[in-house]
Amino acid sequence: MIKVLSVASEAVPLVKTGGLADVAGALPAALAGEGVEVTTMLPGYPAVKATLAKGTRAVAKWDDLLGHPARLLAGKIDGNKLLVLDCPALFDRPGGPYQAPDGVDWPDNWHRFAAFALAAAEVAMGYAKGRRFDLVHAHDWQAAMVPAYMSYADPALALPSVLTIHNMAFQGWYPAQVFPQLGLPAGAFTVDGVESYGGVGFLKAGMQAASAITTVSPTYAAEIRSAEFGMGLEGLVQARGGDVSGILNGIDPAVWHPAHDAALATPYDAASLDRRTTNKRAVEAAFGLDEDDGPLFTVISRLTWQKGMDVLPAVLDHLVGNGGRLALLGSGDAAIEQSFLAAATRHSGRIGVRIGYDEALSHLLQGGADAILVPSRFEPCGLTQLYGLAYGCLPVVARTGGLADTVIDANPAALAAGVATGVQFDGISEHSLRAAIDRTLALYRQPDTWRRLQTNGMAADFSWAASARAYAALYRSLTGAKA
Ligand SMILES: Nc1ncnc2c1ncn2[C@@H]1O[C@H](COP(=O)(O)OP(=O)(O)O[C@H]2O[C@H](CO)[C@@H](O)[C@H](O)[C@H]2O)[C@@H](O)[C@H]1O
Repeated sequence: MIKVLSVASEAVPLVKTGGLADVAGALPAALAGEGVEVTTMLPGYPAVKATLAKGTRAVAKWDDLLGHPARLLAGKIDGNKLLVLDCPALFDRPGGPYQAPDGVDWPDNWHRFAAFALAAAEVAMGYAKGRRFDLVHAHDWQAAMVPAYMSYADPALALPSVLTIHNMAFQGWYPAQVFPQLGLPAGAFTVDGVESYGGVGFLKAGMQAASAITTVSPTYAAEIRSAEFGMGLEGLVQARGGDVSGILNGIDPAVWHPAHDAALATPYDAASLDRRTTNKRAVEAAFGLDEDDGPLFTVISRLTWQKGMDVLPAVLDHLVGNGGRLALLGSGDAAIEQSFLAAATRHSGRIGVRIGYDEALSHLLQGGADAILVPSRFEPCGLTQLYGLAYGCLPVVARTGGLADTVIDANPAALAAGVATGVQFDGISEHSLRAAIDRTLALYRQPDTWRRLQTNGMAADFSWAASARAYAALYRSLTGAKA
């Protein structure tokens, strides 16, 4: 049995702002069948501590964790082991994990996640009595300092480590002034250590120190070797060479399966796709759309440049002009939100927009819309296209990262071979988006072809089993454990 400490800043069902939470939350159960016992460590945000209240014990404490007292609480969630860093000065606040209620990043995020990573490093190395681990799995910049703290504390005690990059765009970069407050030796501020472009780079530090680096799809693992996707760290990705690999995310069928999804108006499966109509009616009602059997697109996304959401508003007149409708759920950049709201006003009954975050509504949209648009400029893996495949909501995606790896374009050859599952297009421009919408509308007008695309997607296997096997193999190779 390999014992892994998985360190993340969010995990379902406790706290979620994006795909990282889905992955960190699903991995423990998926890995249990692979001879791996995962303990997840999270910061003690109020929502996390509220869930823990009963049956929780303090198993370690710090008088001075980068300046503040803290405790380590041990509990369980869905049967999986959980450790929570209770450090009220840093985590007991309103708002989200990274932002104040007004949507602005907490100015002391460097302090919060340095303390979190330092605590996790010490726990990994045996600071909490009775807890021994074989390997640390750190997710994204918020946990990336764990391998660095371990190696600067004592290279002999440092455990093997995996750093998973869910998004290279978020690097946790801070000015050099924060360095003296990180509790690291002066020698750590070098190009081989935590220094990055004159400041401190949390993700960079982890990429330097981790035994292995993974990202969440094979194509993205290749893309981040280039300047276009590497966001300044492509040189380090290249230098780490064979230590960098891509392991595709899976989806959790206990949460995402149309046959037993309580958020749907009605459940269905590949043999009862007609029942999706009931869900479509529910989506129309929720978004104030006309009742109509024509093609209904959805978007469930952060409304940001990464996701191509700055370009989409410009093609909505075209989408509606050609018989399409759109139900959009998301939040993000204020200017992008305004463009979508303006489109909804222009096309009342044809475009409905919900600004916000609503987990249940996101399920209903996958179960009731016909196609989900994912025009990302880059996409490490992407989960909404996987949910779309599982729900018969056709993914219409940019050919990049995990989107390229998971959707089979309905080109003539793939259609003839009967293997297509969606629509892919190259490059994010008004022109490419219009063309992709036109192709999707043309496919929708061929009901037999459309149904085949839906059932192909629903039959595709994106469960966690294959990913869990790949992670377990990586853990074994790093710890020397036998299969
Ligand atoms: N307004 C809203 N209401 C309800 N639910 C909403 C929502 N907006 C988004 N979601 C949900 O949040 C998740 C987003 O996951 P993604 O994989 O699309 O992107 P994200 O960029 O957050 O994750 C990063 O990490 C993940 C995990 O590795 C990678 O797949 C991805 O490429 C990378 O950018 C999905 O579960 C989606 O349904």
